[in-house]
Amino acid sequence: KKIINSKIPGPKGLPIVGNLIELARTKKNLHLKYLEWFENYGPIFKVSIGSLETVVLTGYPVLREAFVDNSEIFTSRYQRENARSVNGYKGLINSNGEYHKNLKSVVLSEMTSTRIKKMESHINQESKRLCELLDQHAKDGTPFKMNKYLNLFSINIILRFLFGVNFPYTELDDGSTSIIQVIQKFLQHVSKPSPTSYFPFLSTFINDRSKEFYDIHKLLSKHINTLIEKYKDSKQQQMDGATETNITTTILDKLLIEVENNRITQSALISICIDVLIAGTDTVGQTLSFAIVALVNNPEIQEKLSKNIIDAMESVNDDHYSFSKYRSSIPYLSLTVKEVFRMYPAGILGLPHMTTEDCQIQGYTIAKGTQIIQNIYSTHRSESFWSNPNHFIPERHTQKDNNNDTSKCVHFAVGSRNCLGMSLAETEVHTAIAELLSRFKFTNPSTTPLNDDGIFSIALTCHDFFVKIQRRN
Ligand code: HEM
Repeated sequence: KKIINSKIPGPKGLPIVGNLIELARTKKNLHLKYLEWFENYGPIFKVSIGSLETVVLTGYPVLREAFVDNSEIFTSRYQRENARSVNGYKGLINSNGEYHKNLKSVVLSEMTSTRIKKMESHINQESKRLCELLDQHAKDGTPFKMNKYLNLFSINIILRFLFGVNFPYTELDDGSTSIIQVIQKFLQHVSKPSPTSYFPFLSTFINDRSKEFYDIHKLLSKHINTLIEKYKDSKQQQMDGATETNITTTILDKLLIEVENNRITQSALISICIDVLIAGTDTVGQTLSFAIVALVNNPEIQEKLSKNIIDAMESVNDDHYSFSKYRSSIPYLSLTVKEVFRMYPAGILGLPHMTTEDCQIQGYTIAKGTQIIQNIYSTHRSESFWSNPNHFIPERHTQKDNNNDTSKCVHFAVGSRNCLGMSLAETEVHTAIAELLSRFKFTNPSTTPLNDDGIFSIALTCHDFFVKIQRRN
């Protein structure tokens, strides 16, 4: 692999450890290091750590060449050694081949825009609940930490989509708050670098997942198992005395059929649910946090957006926003959401892929078995692709000049292995921003702008931030 990849440019590393030391120094800023390396070495560069060869691709043209034009070679997931012990590569995120193809199409059949339209009432109800929770803060007028509300919002929507459950407030406080804590702890563990990823031979001697990791995974699996059992009971009650027309289906119904037909095991079912929860909660929660931070730091954009939303809703006497009704009638909302996705792409470096054949990209040969990273952050933040990339300018997405072409946004990644939850994510983000901005004015209680530097993790993470809110009506 090293010989075949040797022509690809990249930072020079030390013998054996390669670029490990430089990468370890970047700590929470790996995305910024990749931006620097992209500026130095171009759209295709190579990073080595131990025996792990990684090729990083930046910018839509090269991502397209790899993940669309050569999709067969680039679709597979890179399977880290330590993921084997967790789910034997039978989850949705880590599996490959026909098994993954079947799983993805099963889950996607419940995530199409038509299905999401049917489930939209859940998203709308959840947004109303979010606003009711925030009303308390508007009444008392003191600054409060906003992040956790947005995380609660996204986790509840995924739980509704997966299990069709509707958590009352009390359960939200006891049950799902603890599941949120478990998910967040799990995310912290999953995103920790592990020696066996870089030196796979070490896996014969050590298990680099800590005991705490396995404990937290066990706890999360237990939560999910309980939800699945509760779901089966409530489904049985729903079926007793139901007519064909009022039986609703969820992702879980479809997955249970796969279990019945022995296409997936019970433990794979739990892994798949964990994968959807992990992929769908933090991404949306963090995106919404960054959206509020950007709107607080740019009050004139916040006012313009709020006015656009209120005017559109008042013109038809609506109290609440719904995505299917307003998706094309509030252009400034769409532009603002696009700009949030551009500036703060939650799936910061995508999920690692692997080449299954030697191939040529941009004239360079990439060896079979190389880990491939989609450098989403740099694709959205480099001056090579955008003018003033670090400024929040929704209007840029109306222009089609070379410097601001929206088709260059790759926040849901490129190719057939891209984000499975994109329609849901779009609907959630539009709905939450519209509901919040139609009701509240968000201000910064401090004189320094809110920190919008993302922290590198599996999802680009927003620093905790405090805001003051005021009712608009
Ligand atoms: C702001 C919201 C979101 C962003 C920016 C985002 C971004 C991404 C990215 C960049 C990938 C990697 C794709 C690749 O490897 O090529 C991904 C994969 C994935 N996403 Fe999302 N995502 C979001 C929300 C969601 C939601 C709401 C769900 C689920 C309900 C979800 C489920 C998944 C799954 C299951 C995968 C793995 C797909 C596969 O391996 O085939 N995502 N997402």
